Amino acid sequence: MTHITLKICGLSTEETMRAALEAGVDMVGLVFFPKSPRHVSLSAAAHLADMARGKAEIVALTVNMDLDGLSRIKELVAPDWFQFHGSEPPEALAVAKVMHGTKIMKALGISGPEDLEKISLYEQVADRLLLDAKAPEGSDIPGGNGVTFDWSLLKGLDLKKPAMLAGGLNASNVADAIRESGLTGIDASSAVETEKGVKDAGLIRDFVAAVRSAETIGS
Ligand SMILES: O=C(O)c1ccccc1N[C@@H]1O[C@H](COP(=O)(O)O)[C@@H](O)[C@H]1O
Repeated sequence: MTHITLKICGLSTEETMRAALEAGVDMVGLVFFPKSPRHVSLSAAAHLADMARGKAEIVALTVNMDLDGLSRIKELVAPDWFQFHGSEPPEALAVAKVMHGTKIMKALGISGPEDLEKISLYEQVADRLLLDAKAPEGSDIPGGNGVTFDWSLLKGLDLKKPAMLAGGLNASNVADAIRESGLTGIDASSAVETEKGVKDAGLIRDFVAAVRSAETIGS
C-alpha cells in the first residue's frame, strides 16, 4: 500500500474546504492569480488557511509573483508551501525559500519528452515537483485547464525529489494515471468543480475516495 499525497487545489469556500479536510486530503491549494476563476483575496485565504492549519498542508499557488506579493501572502496566510506555477527561474525559487522559509513546489508543464529536460534544473532547489499538462493555446491560465498529457512519459524517471501529477485528473482516470506515471502524488482542481471555479463537496469526496482506493495499485 503506497500512500498517495493528495492535494485539492483552488478551494475558495468554507464548505468545500471542510469537505476536503474531512475527506482526508494531505494538501489544500489556495490560488493567488487574478486571472484564475479560483483566485482568492488575502483575507479569504487567511480564513481558509486557518481552517486547514494542523489538518492539511497549506499551499499558496502563485504565477510569476514578485517578492512583495509573496511576502504579503507569507505574512497574512502563513502557507506551508509556495507553489510556483509560472516561468519562474530556479534562482527565484532559491530566493523565496531563503526569504520565507517555506517549502517550494515547482510546477512544470509537460506535453512531450523534451519538457522533461527542465526537471534537473529545478529539482536541486524545489522540495517537490508538480508535473502538469501544458496549458492549451489561448488559455489565460497556465494550469487548472482540465487537460491531461501522456502519463507514461514519466514512468521510470529517476527523480531526486517527490513529485505530484496534475492535469485533468478525475475520479475515473486517476487510478490509470497513478499506474501509468508511477508517481505517488496527485493534484486536482477542475474535475471537482460543477463549473469553472465552483468546487463541489460531493465531487471532492468522490475524487478522494478514488485516489485512496487506487493506493492499493502495485501492492
Ligand atoms: O487552478 C487554477 O486556476 C490555476 C491557475 C494558474 C496556475 C495553476 C492553476 N491550477 C493548477 O493546475 C493543475 C491542474 O489542474 P486541473 O486539475 O487540470 O484543473 C493543478 O496543479 C492546480 O494546482
